[in-house]
Amino acid sequence: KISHPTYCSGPFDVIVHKLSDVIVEAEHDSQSQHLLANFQSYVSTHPSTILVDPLPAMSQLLDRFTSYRIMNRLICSPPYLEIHSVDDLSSIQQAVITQTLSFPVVCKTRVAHGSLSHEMSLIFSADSLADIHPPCVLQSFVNHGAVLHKIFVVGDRHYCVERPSLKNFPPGPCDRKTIFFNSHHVSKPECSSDLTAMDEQMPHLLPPSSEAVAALVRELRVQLGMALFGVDVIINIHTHTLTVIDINIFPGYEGVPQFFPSLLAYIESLLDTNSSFITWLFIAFFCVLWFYFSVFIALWAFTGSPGNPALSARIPSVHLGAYLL
Ligand SMILES: Nc1ncnc2c1ncn2[C@@H]1O[C@H](COP(=O)(O)OP(=O)(O)OP(=O)(O)O)[C@@H](O)[C@H]1O
Ligand SMILES: O=P(O)(O)O[C@H]1[C@H](O)[C@@H](O)[C@H](OP(=O)(O)O)[C@@H](OP(=O)(O)O)[C@H]1O
Repeated sequence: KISHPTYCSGPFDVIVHKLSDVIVEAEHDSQSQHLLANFQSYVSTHPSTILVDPLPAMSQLLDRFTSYRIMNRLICSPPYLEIHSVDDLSSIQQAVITQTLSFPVVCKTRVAHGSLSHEMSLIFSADSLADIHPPCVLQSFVNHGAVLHKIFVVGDRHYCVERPSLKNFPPGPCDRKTIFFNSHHVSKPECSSDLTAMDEQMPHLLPPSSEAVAALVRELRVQLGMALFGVDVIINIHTHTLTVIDINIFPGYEGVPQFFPSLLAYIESLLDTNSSFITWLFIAFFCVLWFYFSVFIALWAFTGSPGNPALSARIPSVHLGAYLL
């Protein structure tokens, strides 16, 4: 526990953490700022300690403005709009049209972590945009047959788990009132809600192909620089396109019994890589040292040692220098 004064006693080979709470609270709370500063100073004074995952990589997912930019740049995700501050309704309505968002839209808080971040709304018309509370993002709702595919990543491995999800809604604006919901009431394994129960019989869509999921995970691992994260994927019922709606830091891995063995295997692989990297660093260091030593011996052999330029001393040294090189 990083609040404990002896946590720095280490040394640690690897630190696996979920400091999302602390990072978010450090925005406004001095105790969290202090904890985070302590932790960062430990990490920077122990460069050989491996951090899973690096703090800057995690921070980018704690802010939906940043994470949705990444999602939109790299992968297929629904059109979205950042709402920075309370603006007049007409300019928000205009921005929704300009960004080609389609109703209904889902409104999510800017901060992606903590209990408040799971409070969302489903907005059905331009007039109902008055219900939003900036800063937030608006994201086009994509009909997906009420099935969410959670992809849980643990280092080089990943696992897919099906979850309930919001049901289909008729596309286009309508005069329905805004629906306020908590994401954990619609997409946890045990959820049963009117919002997830399909009205009509929906043919079961095929899950995303394993090749597409593997390619998605590979790309995200490189781009995010993270090993422990979750990707929420839905399949658009009209286009059958794999669509990413959310990326989570170190999720719960519920429904993944292989989580702990996979985490241990990943940590072992990190330690192996680290120790062979250190071995190679030593070998490289001694090679460079050897090279300079040999050059020195060779030069010394040709020019003679200072104050003793006797030719007789040079000849054996030339041989020695050549041998060392
Ligand atoms: N663009 C969208 N189109 C369709 N459904 C969506 C969309 N965005 C969110 N949803 C629905 O809302 C739920 C919650 O969305 P999201 O995953 O963004 O919330 P969250 O609170 O970040 O979730 P998590 O618990 O994974 O952190 C999804 O599981 C899905 O049912
Ligand atoms: O602590 P916050 O920021 O609220 O993070 C949540 C993630 O956003 C969710 O994705 C996790 O749920 P899933 O494991 O169902 O994805 C959820 O898992 P949990 O319910 O097992 O804690 C949390 O990790």
